[in-house]
Amino acid sequence: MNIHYIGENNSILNKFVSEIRDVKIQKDSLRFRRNIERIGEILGYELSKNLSYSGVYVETPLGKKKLQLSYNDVVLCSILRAGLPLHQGLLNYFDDAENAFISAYRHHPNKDKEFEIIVEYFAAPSIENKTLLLADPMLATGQSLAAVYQAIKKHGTPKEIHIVAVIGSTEGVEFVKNNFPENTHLWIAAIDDVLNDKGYIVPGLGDAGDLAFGSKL
Ligand SMILES: O=P(O)(O)OC[C@H]1O[C@H](OP(=O)(O)OP(=O)(O)O)[C@H](O)[C@@H]1O
Ligand SMILES: O=c1cc[nH]c(=O)[nH]1
Ligand SMILES: [Mg+2]
Repeated sequence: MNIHYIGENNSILNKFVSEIRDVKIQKDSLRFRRNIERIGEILGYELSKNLSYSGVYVETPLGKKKLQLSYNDVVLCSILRAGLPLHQGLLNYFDDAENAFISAYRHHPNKDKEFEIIVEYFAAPSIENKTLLLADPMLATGQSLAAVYQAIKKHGTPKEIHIVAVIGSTEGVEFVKNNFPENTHLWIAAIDDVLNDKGYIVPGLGDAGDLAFGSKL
């Protein structure tokens, strides 16, 4: 897997990451969602540099100009719920992408810290031989992404996969690396070292889905 740790270099990206982490700022859910969206826009811009381009003539009112434009068939797939603001950020730039949505949640069968990932809802166009962008802001254990990939691949084989995440754990990134094809790209804003015994990233930001949309039962 090719890991693109975009927050490693200084840029305005890290202002948005600091605001979604900050307990004083993150409680403003409108700002939280918008910051995730802005991060999606930046990561989308970075990954666009990795797509395939060809020369296309564009006609202006005064003449013609040859421009390099990407020609990938992009399918943008997000993991519900926390993936939604990230999806919007990517869609702001990949506005002609096809869209897919998949659900993944942690099920605790014994009411302890052990959990399994349940994937239920999947609504998608054909992904066969297309460029699949898989968006989820949090990459904690990596189990949601791995379970989602197992479900998606029953519906076809994408030409390439670009995972877009905001904050990951070192352990989760390693898990994803071992559970996705080698030519997968990971575009990520931040990687934290610690994963606690509940599978939360530390310091991370807390619960991304709840911060974006409120707590659930
Ligand atoms: O890497 P993992 O250990 O699998 O954890 C990451 C998952 O946790 C979060 O979703 P969550 O289950 O909180 O659902 P939500 O989006 O509905 O809040 C996040 O959006 C990922 O999908
Ligand atoms: O740290 C984490 C782990 C899973 N889901 C989140 O929203 N945050
Ligand atoms: Mg989820």
